[in-house]
Amino acid sequence: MDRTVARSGKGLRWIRGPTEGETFIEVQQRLLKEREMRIKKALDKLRSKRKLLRTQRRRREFPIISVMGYTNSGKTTLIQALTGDTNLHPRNQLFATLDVTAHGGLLPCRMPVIYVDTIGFLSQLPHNLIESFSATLEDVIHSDLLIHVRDISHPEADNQKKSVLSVLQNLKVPQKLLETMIEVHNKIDLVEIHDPGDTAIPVSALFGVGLDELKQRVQSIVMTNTERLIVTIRVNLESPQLSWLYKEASVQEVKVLPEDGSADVLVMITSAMYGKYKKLFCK
Ligand SMILES: Nc1nc2c(ncn2[C@@H]2O[C@H](COP(=O)(O)OP(=O)(O)OP(=O)(O)O)[C@@H](O)[C@H]2O)c(=O)[nH]1
Ligand SMILES: [Mg+2]
Repeated sequence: MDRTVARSGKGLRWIRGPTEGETFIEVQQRLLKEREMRIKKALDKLRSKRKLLRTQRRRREFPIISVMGYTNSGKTTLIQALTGDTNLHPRNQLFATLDVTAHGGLLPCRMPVIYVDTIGFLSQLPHNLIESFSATLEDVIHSDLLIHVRDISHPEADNQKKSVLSVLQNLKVPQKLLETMIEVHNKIDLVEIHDPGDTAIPVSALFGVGLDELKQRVQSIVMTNTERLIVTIRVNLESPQLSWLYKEASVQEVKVLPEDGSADVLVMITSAMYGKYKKLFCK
């Protein structure tokens, strides 16, 4: 059999030659098929890596907040304002953000969260790009909260909203996420009067207006969606209760009561962990 030695990244590899009755086109097709298989394998690997990252994030229990919306609406600017992350680069151009990135932030109760910056939506996206665009949003359905950022000063703001919502429907975003989605009306500094209605939050990400209200709303929905509670627990300082809470929950405040060797601990804790705590220490 005629064999050819080929160099690949990892060293030498044999490619079967065309001597077994294969025509030139058949050889080309076979090589293309092999290439397709390699790409498919790489994609599968990538997918399982993303899945692994997702489970790791889950295990660490950092709530994930996906910020999405039409291109140029101010998603990156808003995340920068919420997290203070200077590695973000908002720009006045379509598709300034071309990759999905994650940025750590703190909620008012000091809970760490991850804000995910996404690629902007665009109506009438060419057909062959729709799939790639949707693939970048695959992880959105695994978030704990969605923030929909709208440029309220844009003349097409209403149509943009419609197209964003229709993409979300196609992505099969869970109903609960759609129902709890926060609608942010951004760029209010550019409009003279604006009525945000009952549920939307008016902000100016660029000038830092309305961010406190937004953070409070984010916090309260994240707490509900991730089944977290804020409770005050009286602990006995001679038992390992306090160190357990420091390890398994997020301790906000400790008020020591010296007379009876105890403390009131204000803590944010998942319902599951609270159940565990009660089982361990409240017999
Ligand atoms: N006047 C004003 N401009 C804003 C505000 N928020 C963002 N911008 C500007 O809008 C432009 C787009 O902001 P980005 O944050 O890059 O928007 P994006 O939604 O991330 O855009 P893509 O990544 O392309 O989808 C930038 O020039 C920002 O400075 C705001 O509240 N007021
Ligand atoms: Mg962006």
